[in-house]
Amino acid sequence: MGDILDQIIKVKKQEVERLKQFKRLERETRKKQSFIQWLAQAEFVSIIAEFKRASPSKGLINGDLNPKTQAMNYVQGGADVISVLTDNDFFKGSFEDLKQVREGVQTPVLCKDFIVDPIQIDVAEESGADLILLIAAALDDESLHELYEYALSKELEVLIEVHNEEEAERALRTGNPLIGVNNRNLKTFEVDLGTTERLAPMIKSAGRYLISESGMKSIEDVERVVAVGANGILVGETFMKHPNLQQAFLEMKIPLKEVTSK
Ligand SMILES: O=P(O)(O)OC[C@@H](O)[C@@H](O)c1c[nH]c2ccccc12
Repeated sequence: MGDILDQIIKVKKQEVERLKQFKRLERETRKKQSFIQWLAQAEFVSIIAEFKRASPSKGLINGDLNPKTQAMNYVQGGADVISVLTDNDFFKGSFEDLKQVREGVQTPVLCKDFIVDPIQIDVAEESGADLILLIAAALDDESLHELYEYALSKELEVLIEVHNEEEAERALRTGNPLIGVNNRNLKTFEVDLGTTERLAPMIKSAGRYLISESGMKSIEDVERVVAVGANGILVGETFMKHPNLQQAFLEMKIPLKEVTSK
């Protein structure tokens, strides 16, 4: 019983208990880089490039890359944000990876994890994140709002991830300007860019920024999601394996489309 998301959350709760055993020092919150301000003036699709060593669906993607070097290469290629998968049990990442990425780049950095407790937000912040991810499918409404408010109190920006209409409605109700549509179903691993096409009108007519996440391989894929109003794309595997990052970014950085959907 239980899909992969259920399994991940179960293991995550054990990690949370471990994190709570460390005493934390009270520190001033760091000054953050804003992705939302960047989006407000962007004329081209924003690229969130992800450092992703492995995943439950793909196994090892590229386990040996150095996070700092890879992040610097991403930025040199034209990435606007660096995402770092910090989950260890299923994605082979760590908060240490996040810290190293932070050392290498000035762009906003997104902590990509399965956040179920404020302590993870503390650790993300201390490790250098400017943004965090909250996955609607992993949280009930109360925790979604609670964690959202907590992140804002730490001056972090939040990407709320959704996969269907019901989750999109819940995400919109928080008032958050930044909504990610995951094209990958976290329960079945099936990838379908049609998910972005289906949910885009809801998100765009509510005046929010739309990020299309997962499964992006080619310029055609980017064109497809930009056509329905995506402001940004989040790409992991394709960039982790790409032999010529400069080329990949050059091709994918296309002008934004104005969509007026009702
Ligand atoms: O490697 P891809 O198919 O380009 O996908 C990147 C990113 O969207 C994916 O890693 C992701 C999207 N949402 C998540 C939530 C948790 C873990 C991982 C993810």
